[in-house]
Amino acid sequence: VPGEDAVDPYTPSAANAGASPFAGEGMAKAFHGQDGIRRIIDRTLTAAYADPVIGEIFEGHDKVRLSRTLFEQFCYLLDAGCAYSGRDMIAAHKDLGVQRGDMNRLVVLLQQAMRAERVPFQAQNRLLSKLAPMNHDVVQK
Ligand code: HEM
Repeated sequence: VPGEDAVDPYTPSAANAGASPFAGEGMAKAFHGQDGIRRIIDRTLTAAYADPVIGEIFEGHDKVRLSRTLFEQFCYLLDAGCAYSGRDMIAAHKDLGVQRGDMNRLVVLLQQAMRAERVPFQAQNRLLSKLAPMNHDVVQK
């Protein structure tokens, strides 16, 4: 993809998204469709890059690719009409040294972004519950 760095070869698969999508239109509507998801991803990533605790983990990584693939993943999981073309969560986070506290911080930034988009609280929590098991693949043991 133009503007992105090359990554090691991998097999694209919906399973790489780490969870199965919600059924029905409800979640996509609650997130205000692809435009809302785009705003939430932009706000979360901008805050993460500037964050005093987790900001440095993103330094030197491909921000163009991350905003594309993270958008695709959320759009796919929310059944808002996208396919996920990125890597699986183990491959994407291997050797980053992400700790539990880093994960908690990113969740707080995501919650702030969802609140700014006025996503209903129950829909926020449904998405967070879907992401929570990915802890095991993201946090370094
Ligand atoms: C459930 C939580 C998380 C999800 C769903 C998630 C999702 C993703 C996705 C979709 C990618 C891109 C995959 C690809 O390039 O093919 C990625 C990469 C990345 N994530 Fe996460 N992530 C999570 C937690 C975190 C946390 C807590 C951090 C650090 C605080 C983090 C830092 C990164 C970095 C730096 C990359 C880029 C890796 C590279 O360039 O090789 N992620 N993540």
